[in-house]
Amino acid sequence: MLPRHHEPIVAIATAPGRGAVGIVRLSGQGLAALHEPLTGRALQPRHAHYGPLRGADGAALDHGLALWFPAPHSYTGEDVLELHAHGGPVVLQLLLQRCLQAAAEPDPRTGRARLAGLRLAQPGEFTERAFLNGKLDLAQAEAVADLIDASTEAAARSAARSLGGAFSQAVQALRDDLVHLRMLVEATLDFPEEDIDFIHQADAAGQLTALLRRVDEVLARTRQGALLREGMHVVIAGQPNAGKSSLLNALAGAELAIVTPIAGTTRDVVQQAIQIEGVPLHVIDTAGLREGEGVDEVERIGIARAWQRIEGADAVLFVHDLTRRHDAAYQTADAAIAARLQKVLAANVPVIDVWNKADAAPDAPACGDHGDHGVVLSASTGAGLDALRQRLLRTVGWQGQTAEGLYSARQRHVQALQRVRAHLLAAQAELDSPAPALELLAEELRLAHDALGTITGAFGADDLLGEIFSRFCIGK
Ligand SMILES: Nc1nc2c(c(=O)[nH]1)N(C=O)[C@@H](CNc1ccc(C(=O)N[C@@H](CCC(=O)O)C(=O)O)cc1)CN2
Repeated sequence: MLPRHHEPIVAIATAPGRGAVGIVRLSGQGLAALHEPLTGRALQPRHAHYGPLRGADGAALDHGLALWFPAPHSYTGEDVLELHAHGGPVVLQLLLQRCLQAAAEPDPRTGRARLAGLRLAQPGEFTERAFLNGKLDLAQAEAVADLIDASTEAAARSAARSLGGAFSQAVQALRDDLVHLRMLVEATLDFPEEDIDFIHQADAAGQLTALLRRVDEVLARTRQGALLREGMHVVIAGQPNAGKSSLLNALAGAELAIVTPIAGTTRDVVQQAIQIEGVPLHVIDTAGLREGEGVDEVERIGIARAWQRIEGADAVLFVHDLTRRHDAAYQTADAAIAARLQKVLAANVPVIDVWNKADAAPDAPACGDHGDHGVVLSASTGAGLDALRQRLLRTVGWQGQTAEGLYSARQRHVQALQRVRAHLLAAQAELDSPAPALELLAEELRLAHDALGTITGAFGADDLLGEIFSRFCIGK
């Protein structure tokens, strides 16, 4: 029996529903046996043939194009056969079934099945094969999914750059430098007489410092790429009537980029996808936070949910009502919220103080960014909103590059690079110590190398592959 990833597979490659054109795609070994039953002819490699796409009785199910990509010159690196039909769900289903049937039929000459074991493809299986056959590395394969899922132009352009290898090349360059350093250390280990001197002569410390600097550069760009792909969860919090919802509407409305307003299970949490300069943000409005008398059961649930959302936030906008700035009870309640925010949020989750209703408070400071004091604005007139947008972009780590210089990336890649960095720092500490242990140094470099390898898939686990490819759509 063939291993699973060598079995021939088939799927409808185009989106479900009606379309002008629909494609049934097959990949695997020995697909040439299906040319004749499906198209009535032998197909020339890499040519588009127009003609009938045939059913079991030889009659045309449709008239369309057949494309034949013999291995290894195909998307998957295996034989690939594509049938381009009209894009109706029924005709595509018939063609798909016909492929399975033609494969199972006995070949008139041998009496055996034309193509044993043809089965429906799992989600992502074509791209997984492209990876397994070395057509794409793992970061490129992930970029295929990111390109399909991209929700902004900037996200699509950066995914296309990753697919083209921009991110993989950056990782590869780090790998080459690391391999060089490892060779140096391993060589020294092999010739103990020369020992530390050799490392000194070759300036291993200098090379390591330079490598760390380049890792930091790639890490910064990778964070940007992950941000473009995944967006940030920004939670708007504050007391009731501070103007949280109008702030959400102002942020969303001005951009006119509302994707879907998703109401929470109750009316308590509202989320909108917005973009600022092409950076996707998930802005979440929550129920007003308050405690004590007069809080009924429904409100209590809303408040509990608000705190849950706050705990999962990447950044918090803490909204204050400027018109109640001199109200002692209001200030006390704000201080209590601030204290709790500090308790529930990790130290690296930024809280931006937003002073709202500047238009209605006679003694309000000027609208705009006041640094550590926060941002003063009016959600109803829009004054100060741009300052908040810029502040948000800076807070989430956006450095304002154009999409041209960016590649898409994922949290997985950011975490891998952070591990690389941690091992290189450990190696550096070892090298700087009075009596460096070369074995430990070598081991840290090896671990850094492994971590880097998980990005492109040169080093990795099967469950990681399953996790990545199972999230693709069928036929991809
Ligand atoms: N009809 C169709 N359109 C498609 C795809 C497809 O599979 N079928 N793709 C995918 O889903 C994307 C294109 N990806 C592809 C990648 C490589 C090859 C290919 O034939 N590669 C050969 C030859 C390269 C060459 O001539 O330079 C090779 O790698 O050896 C084809 C499509 C987008 N459009």
